[in-house]
Amino acid sequence: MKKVLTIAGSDCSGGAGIQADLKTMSAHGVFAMSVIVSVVAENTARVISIEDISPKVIEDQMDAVFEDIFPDAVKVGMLSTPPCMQAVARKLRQYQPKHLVIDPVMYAKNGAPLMNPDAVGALIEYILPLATVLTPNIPEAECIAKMEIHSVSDMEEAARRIHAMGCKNVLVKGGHAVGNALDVLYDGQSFHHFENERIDTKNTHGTGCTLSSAIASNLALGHDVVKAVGLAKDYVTEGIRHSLAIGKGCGPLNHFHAFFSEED
Ligand SMILES: Nc1ncnc2c1ncn2[C@@H]1O[C@H](COP(=O)(O)OP(=O)(O)O)[C@@H](O)[C@H]1O
Ligand SMILES: Cc1ncc(COP(=O)(O)O)c(N)n1
Repeated sequence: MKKVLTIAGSDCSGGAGIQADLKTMSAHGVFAMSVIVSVVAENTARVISIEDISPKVIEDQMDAVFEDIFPDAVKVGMLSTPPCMQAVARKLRQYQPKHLVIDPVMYAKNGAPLMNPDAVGALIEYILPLATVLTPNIPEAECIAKMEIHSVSDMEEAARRIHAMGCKNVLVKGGHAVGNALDVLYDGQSFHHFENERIDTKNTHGTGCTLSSAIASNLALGHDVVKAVGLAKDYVTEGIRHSLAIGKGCGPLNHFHAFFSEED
């Protein structure tokens, strides 16, 4: 069995973060492991508080996983402060996992900040260059590339600028745009467009977490980057199509719609 690790924040309401990652990985038939970087008291509507795990315990968790069950791929999600980023980067440099998908999470769907705004420089310096695939959404790509994005060609220009900062592949996600849900992948040479229909729903809590975990799972399963992203995109689209209208805000994706529906 392939093994995949998520290094991210905990969403106690189960729709995003570590919990979305573990559900996505399990649905892909890989063995899922987790390193918790922050405990976020959040739900579909709001973020109440955030408590970071100490850098030492982040590093201890990474040692515990890597010395025993070396993952075939790793996904990194929410990293709230430079000390968390440095701890994660130090251990990733030490263990050198083969595939590393990094989702540079900055805000929750309800607008609450999940990354300290002063930490963008540390994200670019310590974390971004480690990525096999970096998956910013449009606001995150704007912040990292330091430009506004209003069109698909702007998404491509942002991908070019971010690629030049050192990651192997950049996927600028178009969930925050209008029209079809179009994501742009750049590998330093050419662009691939992944375009699926936009589903008209507010229940998109956890889409970015799910996409990056699905990409990491597909890389662990042996797919190349283009195939891994294409399969992951289709997985997210179906998760949104069957998303659950539960909670008071943006409901979560459905990872098990083939077996269970909202009525169950
Ligand atoms: N309403 C939607 N219908 C279909 N796909 C969507 C929808 N919203 C987001 N997506 C897709 O979900 C993935 C996550 O995108 P996005 O919402 O941009 O990221 P994030 O969750 O990090 O903000 C992307 O593949 C995007 O195209
Ligand atoms: C702990 C945690 N990590 C990430 C997100 C972003 O989720 P999304 O996938 O909706 O962008 C979140 N709301 N909470």
